[in-house]
Amino acid sequence: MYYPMMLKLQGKKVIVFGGGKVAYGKAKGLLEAGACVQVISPQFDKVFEGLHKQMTLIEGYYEEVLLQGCFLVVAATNHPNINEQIGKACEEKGILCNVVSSPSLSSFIVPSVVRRGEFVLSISTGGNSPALAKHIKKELAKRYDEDYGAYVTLLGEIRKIVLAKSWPEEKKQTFLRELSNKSFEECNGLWESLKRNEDLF
Ligand SMILES: C[C@@]1(CC(=O)O)c2cc3[nH]c(cc4nc(cc5[nH]c(cc(n2)[C@H]1CCC(=O)O)[C@@](C)(CC(=O)O)[C@@H]5CCC(=O)O)C(CC(=O)O)=C4CCC(=O)O)c(CCC(=O)O)c3CC(=O)O
Ligand SMILES: NC(=O)C1=CN([C@@H]2O[C@H](COP(=O)(O)OP(=O)(O)OC[C@H]3O[C@@H](n4cnc5c(N)ncnc54)[C@H](O)[C@@H]3O)[C@@H](O)[C@H]2O)C=CC1
Repeated sequence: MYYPMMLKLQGKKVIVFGGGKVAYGKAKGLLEAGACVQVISPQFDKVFEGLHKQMTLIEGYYEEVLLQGCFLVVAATNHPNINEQIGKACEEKGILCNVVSSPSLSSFIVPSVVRRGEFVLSISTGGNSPALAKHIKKELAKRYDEDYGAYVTLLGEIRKIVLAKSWPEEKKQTFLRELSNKSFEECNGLWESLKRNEDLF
């Protein structure tokens, strides 16, 4: 059984080995999280075109020495034996590693993700059916549209104001629980009132 978590990658050095579509998917997700992404591969798929500014694309092959200073690695070459070598070297060095061809050699696996700003839905089947994870992601992406990012940011703003108030703790908790049932419009109204320091009760 895997432990789900949200990992801070801002500014961390990560390397993706391989330049195919699978490597691209992982590199894009890592970039969105603010990691310093290096992709190392003898060849790059055309999906990498124009990405030089956002990530470092290096023409080359996997070598153990390249792992130095890495926080996290993705082994996404089309050679399972090379991916295996990368996984084992990372394990010895205590580096987090996702081996795309072998969940058993990975220290973590990657879920299917719907991202709406800070609001994130991630779906995992524990490697049993990545295709099912993708299918459910598509369903959830329709249900939780782009507006959810702004809605969640607003909830965060309101929460900050409420937590800074000198209300009794119980009143704050009740307020924040009830807030999660309110629409975007209702929250906007509440936010305006809170900013004006109006008495809401
Ligand atoms: C264990 C895991 C390791 C990891 O990669 O982290 C893994 C492993 C493998 N995937 C394989 C195949 C496919 N993977 C996909 C798609 C995705 N795979 C992803 C994650 C994961 N895949 C992790 C577990 C996720 C979970 O918890 O369920 C997603 C969710 C996220 C992402 O890749 O970022 C992404 C959806 C992206 C999206 O949401 O859009 C499709 C469908 C498609 O491409 O349309 C297929 C073909 C159909 C099928 O096989 O189901 C193979 C066989 C390869 C071969 O044939 O050699 C292996 C190796 C093995 O199983 O041993
Ligand atoms: N986890 C997942 O979601 C999925 C995993 N897979 C696995 O991922 C592997 C890669 O899939 P694709 O990206 O479609 O393959 P691909 O063949 O398009 O890309 C492989 C890349 O690895 C590079 N490469 C080869 N040797 C290398 C080395 N020594 N060092 C660095 N890079 C090297 C190649 O130049 C190429 O750019 C598949 O072989 C399969 O095992 C496949 C589908 C989904």
